[in-house]
Amino acid sequence: MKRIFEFGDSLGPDKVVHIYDHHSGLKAILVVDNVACGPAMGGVRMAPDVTTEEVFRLARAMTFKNAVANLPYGGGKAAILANPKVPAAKKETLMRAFGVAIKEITSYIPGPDMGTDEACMAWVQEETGRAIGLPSAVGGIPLDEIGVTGYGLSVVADVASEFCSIDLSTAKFVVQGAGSVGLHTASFLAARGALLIGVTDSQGTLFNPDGIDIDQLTELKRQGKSVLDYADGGKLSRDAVIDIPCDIWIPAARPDVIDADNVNRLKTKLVIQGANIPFTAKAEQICHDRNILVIPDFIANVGGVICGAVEYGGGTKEIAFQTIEEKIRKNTTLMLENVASTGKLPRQIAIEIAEQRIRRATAYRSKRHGPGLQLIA
Ligand SMILES: NC(=O)c1ccc[n+]([C@@H]2O[C@H](COP(=O)([O-])OP(=O)(O)OC[C@H]3O[C@@H](n4cnc5c(N)ncnc54)[C@H](O)[C@@H]3O)[C@@H](O)[C@H]2O)c1
Repeated sequence: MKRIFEFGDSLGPDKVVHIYDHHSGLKAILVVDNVACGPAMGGVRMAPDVTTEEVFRLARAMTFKNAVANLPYGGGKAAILANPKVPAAKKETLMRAFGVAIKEITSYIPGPDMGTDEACMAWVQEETGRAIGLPSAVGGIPLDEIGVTGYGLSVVADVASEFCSIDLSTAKFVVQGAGSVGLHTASFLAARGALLIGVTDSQGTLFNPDGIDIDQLTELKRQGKSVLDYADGGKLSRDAVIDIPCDIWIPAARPDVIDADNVNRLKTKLVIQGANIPFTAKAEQICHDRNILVIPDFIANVGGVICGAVEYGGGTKEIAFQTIEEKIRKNTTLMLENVASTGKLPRQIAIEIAEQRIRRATAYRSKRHGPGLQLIA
């Protein structure tokens, strides 16, 4: 318990709530980190082993992500301590119990995260009246289907390529992770003329210097096959994706895939982070020293959360794409101009932009605070 009180700093958390419901068996943690810019928006993760400290760190990441995207929302995160593969009826019971428990905590707007999906959000929304990432049948925008996060990464590529002398219409790129983010990013980049020459999934790497057909690859993945089942091209080990020379390298799989030990194998000019924290801090510093431009996750992969904000405001998918284009173009340009004039790390500049926006909003907020820790049983 003592550690919970050690998280606090000048930004938050605003609330740490531990939930236990005897009837449903629900055990959950909610951290509302900062609400200066608006109610805290962030996902509900379902996993058996998440700690309060992790939920706090994820909530803080949402505070920065929402602020840097200039959304009228703060940051929060929740975790339901359960196996995400529980039978559907049990999952519904847990999600609804969670909804009932957080109904009065109106400073938190839940969304999907690892282990929860749009059906989970529909159940929570029915109990609370608020949630993002809903099924389209109840007013949601199907963000993974239309690829908003990948679209955002392609806008980043368009802006950042000018800062590192890449011609996007002839650029060669490599994607680590042939999932929702990776494949949609590949299609949107191909639509701008760039050529996909390497792609990996958990089975291995596909490499073809003449280019890989993204529609064919997407169809293979839809059928549950691996990138290694693609007919043309070389088949390499999973980690060989790091060694492929290219103009743009896109991590879109797992955290911490590039660290101080393997970062020097990268032969690229630009990295656009689709996954969350795919590089360690040391690896980002080494890239900076080697003149490889790294666009940090919370600048590059905000398409999903912007789409959620548009959905929450009753907007359409067309408005979502337009808002993503406008916000990501503006924020990436602002960050890169600051990087060019100060020589600081892109991530450091992005954090400074987020903190400045939060502090400006804080100036308009009352200094009165509610209890920071609640136990609901
Ligand atoms: N979906 C979104 O809108 C969104 C938004 C922001 C951030 N993210 C982050 O982006 C990442 C990818 O998300 P997604 O929705 O595309 O997931 P996904 O599950 O659809 O795809 C992940 C892909 O990575 C591959 N993979 C897994 N481990 C690997 C490894 N060690 N090496 C290479 N490939 C590996 C998998 O085979 C799969 O092809 C995650 O870190 C997620 O948190 C996603």
